[in-house]
Amino acid sequence: MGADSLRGPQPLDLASIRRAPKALLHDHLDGGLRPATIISLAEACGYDKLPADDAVALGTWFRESAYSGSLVRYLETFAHTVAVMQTPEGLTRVARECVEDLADDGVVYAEIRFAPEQHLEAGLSLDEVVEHTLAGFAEGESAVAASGRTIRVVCLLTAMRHAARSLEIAELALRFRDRGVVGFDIAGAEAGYPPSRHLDAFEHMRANNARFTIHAGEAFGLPSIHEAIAFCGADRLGHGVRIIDDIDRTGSEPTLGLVANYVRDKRIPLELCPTSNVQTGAVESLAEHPFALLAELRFRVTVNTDNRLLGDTTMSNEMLELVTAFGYGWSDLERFTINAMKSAFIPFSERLRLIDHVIKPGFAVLIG
Ligand SMILES: O=c1[nH]cnc2c1ncn2[C@@H]1O[C@H](CO)[C@@H](O)[C@H]1O
Ligand SMILES: [Zn+2]
Repeated sequence: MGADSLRGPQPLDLASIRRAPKALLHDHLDGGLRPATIISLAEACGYDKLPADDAVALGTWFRESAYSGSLVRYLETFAHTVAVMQTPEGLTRVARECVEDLADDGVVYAEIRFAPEQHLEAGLSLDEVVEHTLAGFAEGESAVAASGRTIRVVCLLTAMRHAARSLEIAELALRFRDRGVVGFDIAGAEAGYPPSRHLDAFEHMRANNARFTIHAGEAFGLPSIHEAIAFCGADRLGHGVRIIDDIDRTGSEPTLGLVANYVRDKRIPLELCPTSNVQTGAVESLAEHPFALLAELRFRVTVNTDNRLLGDTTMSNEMLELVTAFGYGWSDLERFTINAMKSAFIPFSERLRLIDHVIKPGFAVLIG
């Protein structure tokens, strides 16, 4: 491509969106494996329950199973990814490849989450699980740097909401806060497991000046969001898409209820994951995703992948889906990216540096 073809506005297609510097806040390490890696790790560790034995068929199996219309069924597919992430080699390889795949897609900043308590089956300790994973992120960052690009990847530790280890996981996150763990989260089936069950973990994070997000308002509605912000003090909402239930759209202008107003007034970031929301049945279709209304009402919306393997997706693809559904332009994509970077859990000065020196200049080239 000659230099001239890079002048002026670039077409809003997948190739150009891949070149945009993107920030990703909500991506599960155990939901983003390469199918070929699952097969190779399964062979290495003797896991014989994979539903397919070639990479293409396995990828298809994940995508089709994830289009289940139910969060609980969607989550069942993780049995196969978690099974091959029990050893130092498995954890490190998956983490390294995650960084490489994100960098290839033009992601410049990512917060990757996973639940250490699910990786103890082969005898690793919680601390060892985190160490091997962080080692993989570091390897990935070095490999990307060696190829002349840069990406910053940090980690969030997730506790499973049906289990009872959240305080322990919050403590684990704090032990690693100087080594790349920047926050805490809870995930898993939402109905029946309200955030307030884990109040002691969130209080421990707050008492230690540490940040956390909560999966809330995905499979279950507004009460979950209310608890997450009013009782638990979440800094961000994982999904949060059901905030739409507190917006009355029957009149000529949308009217916000108390919870929706609070979320918007306090600029609480929404980690929206379009494809995942369709797969779990949180929304009917991409075209009906509340993203557009929430963005128009100036909620702090961010674009995320949730689980790249399950959604057969990437950050660029999620953005392209929104462009196709809602007609967004480059300045919208830049705004969503800056929203994400402003909402990141790394220190303020580092967020600003990425916004001013990486994101804005990167989008300026594309905007033309
Ligand atoms: O969209 C989601 N909603 C709730 N839980 C999820 C979602 N995606 C993944 N996990 C859960 O988080 C664990 C740690 O990464 C995964 O093992 C999965 O059970
Ligand atoms: Zn998630």
